[in-house]
Amino acid sequence: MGNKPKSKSKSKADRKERRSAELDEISLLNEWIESQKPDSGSNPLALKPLPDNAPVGRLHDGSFSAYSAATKFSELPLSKKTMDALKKAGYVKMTEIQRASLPHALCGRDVLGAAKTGSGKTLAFVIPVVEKLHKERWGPEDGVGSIIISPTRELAGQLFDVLKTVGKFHNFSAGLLIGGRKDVEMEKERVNELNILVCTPGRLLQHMDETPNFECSQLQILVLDEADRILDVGFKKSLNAIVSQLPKHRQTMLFSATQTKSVQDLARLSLKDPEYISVHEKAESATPSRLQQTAMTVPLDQKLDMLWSFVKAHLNSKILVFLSTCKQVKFVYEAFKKLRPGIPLKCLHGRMKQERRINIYSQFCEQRSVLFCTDVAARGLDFNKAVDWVVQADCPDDVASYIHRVGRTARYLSGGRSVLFLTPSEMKMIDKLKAAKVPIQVIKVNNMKRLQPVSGLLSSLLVKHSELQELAAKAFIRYMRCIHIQKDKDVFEVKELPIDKFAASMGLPLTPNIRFVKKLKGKQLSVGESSVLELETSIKRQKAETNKLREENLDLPAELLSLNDSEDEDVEKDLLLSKQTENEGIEKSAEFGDAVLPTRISKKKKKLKINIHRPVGTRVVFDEQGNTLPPLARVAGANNDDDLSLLDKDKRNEYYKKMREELMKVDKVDKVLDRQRRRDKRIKEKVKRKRGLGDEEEGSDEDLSGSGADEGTNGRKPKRSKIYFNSDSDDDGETRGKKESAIDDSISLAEQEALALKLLDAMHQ
Ligand SMILES: Nc1ncnc2c1ncn2[C@@H]1O[C@H](COP(=O)(O)OP(=O)(O)OP(=O)(O)O)[C@@H](O)[C@H]1O
Repeated sequence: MGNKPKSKSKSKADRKERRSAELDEISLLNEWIESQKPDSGSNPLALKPLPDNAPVGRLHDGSFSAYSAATKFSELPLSKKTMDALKKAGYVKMTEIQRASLPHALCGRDVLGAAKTGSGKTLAFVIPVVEKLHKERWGPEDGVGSIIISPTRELAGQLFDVLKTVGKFHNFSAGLLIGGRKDVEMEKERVNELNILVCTPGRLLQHMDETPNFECSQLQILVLDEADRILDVGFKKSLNAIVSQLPKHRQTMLFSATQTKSVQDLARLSLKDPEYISVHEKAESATPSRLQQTAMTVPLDQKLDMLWSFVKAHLNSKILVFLSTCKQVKFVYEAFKKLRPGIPLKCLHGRMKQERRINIYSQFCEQRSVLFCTDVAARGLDFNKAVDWVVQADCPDDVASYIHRVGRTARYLSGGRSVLFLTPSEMKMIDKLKAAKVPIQVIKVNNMKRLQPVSGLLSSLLVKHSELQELAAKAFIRYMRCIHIQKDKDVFEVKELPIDKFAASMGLPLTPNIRFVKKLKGKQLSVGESSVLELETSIKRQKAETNKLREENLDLPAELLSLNDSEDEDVEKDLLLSKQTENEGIEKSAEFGDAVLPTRISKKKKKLKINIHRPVGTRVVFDEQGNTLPPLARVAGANNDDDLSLLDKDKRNEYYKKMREELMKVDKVDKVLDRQRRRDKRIKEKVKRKRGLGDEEEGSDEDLSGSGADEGTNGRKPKRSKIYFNSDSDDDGETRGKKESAIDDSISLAEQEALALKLLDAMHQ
């Protein structure tokens, strides 16, 4: 008891001592920063680096070392707490953007920083944030001292992790405020105690609007990561609303690999004489030098074949595949998953639940796998273990989007490769990329025989799984809309696309009708083979839809989300119209909810009466002379009355029934064969073990399905490996039993081959 007051006073004395040491450190740092400030507008990279082992900080003569010439973190005027954290994380030497921007940022200047993807921009703003609040001795009672805004939730999460690393030994409170989290009420209670907010614009605005007493009037630093994206039209409204609630007197930092140069943008943020730091402006290329970039022409109707072949040829890699819409991501992921390529597959898009998004993101960081994603993963993400390949299966909106997508590989000092698929009409994108200093090499696919066709397999899959058919139709419609509303008409043009062939390549039995507006700029558009397709959108609508579509993939404030819902309804309506035409009735419409149905359907019904049912194996049609015709030629040239027989619902149902029965038969045989194979394998292993060859046994289930087996000398994979593999590695804890039961859900190898042969035969007759 008697000791208690003593220890209390000791700890009080300790605290006092620590406090005074901290104050001394802060005053020394301030003196150092002030005395060696780099000239405004100067480029620290142009200075001669400090010699090795040169004294740092206060020198013998009372002056300070020149931190603007620093090449290592230890040469900067940083607090011991930050230095210790950087050391602990293994950061010693600075990257160019860090060298160029930190000296300016540490002395409180506004910074507009641009540097290639993966070049370390995050530390360039996180360090000044932490240091500023440290030097101001910011505490819980001071409220929000810094806000870091990111366009996507995943990126915000990543920035928050970096902040935790750098601020490890500091005492600030920091919070991650992103959409999709259920605990918003709890967040509201605590947000006023947070010193640093890492957030997406939508969630920040929600707190500004809804949280009682939420205020940032003391804000010291505002950071916009991926600034050009946040300043883009999609976030314009929310950003303006946010900025209007922030004090004008603050430090502001904007970073991106593709920086905005718009004076208007900067005016919106009230920057004060910002330092423009563009470290790679004079570099030969706008992309990382260790990145090998290729592009190839892939007709739209062969894209899935090419993608499938690519995945099958790179089973040992970590691959990021970009597609232009959520629906496509869903379709390609679901369809490929059922075909079990031999590598775990994952998908990531803006419409997924937040928890799942986070799981997928962290799983992809750890595993060799293929991640199909929208542009939600295009910016900023630094997947832990290097991504080997970035595949842009759909052309990016613009050059900036290309640069960010490929930037998910070849980060910091590592290498990486990327490939861009362009349809013949999109090849102009190459000129645009080259003009923007992107060293991309166009390659030809020499051996088309190596292409593994997947369309036939998809047709069979769609017959077997009706939900997949709906997904395919939605993906098709969404893709067409996406191309239609793209701004850059040099590159994106719907009328150049082989629409029917594309639908067929997705396994769709018929081409869905699309409720596009009739005229574009008052001109009637013909859309090739698809005479039923009408384009009705005006330029104004086009612009609005481009924005909506862009926003779809990102973390949006509520009012923008509702725009996207209406966009979704449009797709549902298109789909519904297709279904209706197909079914000659509206009995199926109930599936989509009453809200979507009304008047439009009855209005459109008459217009869109041509629609044939084109089930698997009947795509080839012949003219009177016995020549083959393209799929819809029959419809285009035929008398409607005759064709109505093709729409006979009973006939079609009968056909599907037959097809299903056939598949089930094949399935049964395949299961027996499969069981037999497994039994044989077990016997073989037993024999091996008995002979003492146990240690030469092959690996686990996962290994068997992986690429090791695939990269045999003749490129063929032992059949068994496909059978045991469950490509949806989302289910990590899956038991063997579950894996086996998943087989029933997919098409077996024997079946795939049989169907593929059947389809190929039919196609090449
Ligand atoms: N000084 C450093 N020393 C070692 N590694 C670093 C350093 N700075 C950054 N890195 C590492 O480099 C990688 C890329 O950094 P970061 O994510 O900040 O890049 P970026 O420039 O923001 O990229 P993007 O433009 O894609 O957002 C990260 O893994 C990070 O840990």
